[in-house]
Amino acid sequence: MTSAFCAPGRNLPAFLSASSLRQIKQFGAWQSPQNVCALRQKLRNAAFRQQSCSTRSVQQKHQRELIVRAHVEGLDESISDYDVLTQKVEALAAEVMELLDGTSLYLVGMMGSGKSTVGKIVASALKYPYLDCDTLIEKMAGCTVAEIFADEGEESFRDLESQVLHELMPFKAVVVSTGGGAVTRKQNWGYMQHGVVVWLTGPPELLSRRALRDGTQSRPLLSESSAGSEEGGDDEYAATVAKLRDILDKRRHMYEHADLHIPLEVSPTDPGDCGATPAVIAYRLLKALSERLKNDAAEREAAKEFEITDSGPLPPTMRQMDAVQNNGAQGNSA
Ligand SMILES: Nc1ncnc2c1ncn2[C@@H]1O[C@H](COP(=O)(O)OP(=O)(O)OP(=O)(O)O)[C@@H](O)[C@H]1O
Ligand SMILES: O=C(O)C1=C[C@@H](O)[C@@H](O)[C@H](O)C1
Repeated sequence: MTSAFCAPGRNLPAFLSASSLRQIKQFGAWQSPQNVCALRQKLRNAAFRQQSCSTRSVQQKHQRELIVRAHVEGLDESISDYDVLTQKVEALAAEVMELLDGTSLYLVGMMGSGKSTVGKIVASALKYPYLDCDTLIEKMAGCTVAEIFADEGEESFRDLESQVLHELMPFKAVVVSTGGGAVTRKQNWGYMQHGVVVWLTGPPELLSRRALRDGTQSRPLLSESSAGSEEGGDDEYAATVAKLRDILDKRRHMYEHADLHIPLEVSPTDPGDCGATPAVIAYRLLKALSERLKNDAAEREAAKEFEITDSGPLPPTMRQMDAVQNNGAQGNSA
């Protein structure tokens, strides 16, 4: 299977179509045509830089293994488990690649759910380029997500997020890690529906432990909640759990629209401090994807059996049948 990126000139994104140009123009600071052109180029460069890095890495099996190894070893997984898991992930990925036939994957989920971490592993296993929405937004805007929130406000950030998702829509055979709030706009679902949408889902306690390990500065929606509490203290943990629970409660019904739901806990009875390892989550994701794609294929085959193959007379509708019966009844009584 060749990805869209392997064939120069094919499936190139329609960067900044008329509608996205309008969206960009809504940003006062960027209103001049020169700025709009510069932004257009920035986004294009950023997407292609990300794409070419991941394409290079996925083309070399050794390097690909290193990516997975780095994630697993970083979390103290034993090497022997890692080897078994890597083989399992690679075998599954080979099967899934055939079934996917170039369909993209969009990862959705709360902050700290591991969209970037797992996205990179899955992308490298599938030999798909990996793209990160938050990173693209930062490259396009020339500042961090936290700075956009502080200077322009959340709505402006959401506009940029929608714009990036819109621009990514024509990309085939990519893994996209979306921002945690991408699911909140209906239009974004329209952009993502060209791919399979996967929700990484875990409880707020697990997400909090992960987010606090990173520090909340880069996640503006969390840094508000933990402001004032002692770093690493119980208060900070409690405030972060409360904030994440609140956001999750509001978004859960949106995340639930995803095609696949992948649990992050170690097992149904054991959430684990930070959940299952990234490699295990990647395996679960590929397994669920493979089952779903096989199921869909079987349903399509079954549906074919019921297709009308010749152009014979159509069966009478209920109304026609009523008319025939009534006429018959009248005729009999006359
Ligand atoms: N399965 C895992 N087990 C333990 N830690 C993990 C796992 N997956 C990710 N992490 C860690 O959790 C933190 C958040 O992960 P990551 O940045 O991938 O999440 P994200 O969903 O992309 O978050 P955001 O939307 O906030 O950018 C990182 O420190 C990462 O190393
Ligand atoms: O959950 C969210 O709303 C966010 C998640 C991050 O990925 C960033 O997109 C941003 O911090 C907002």
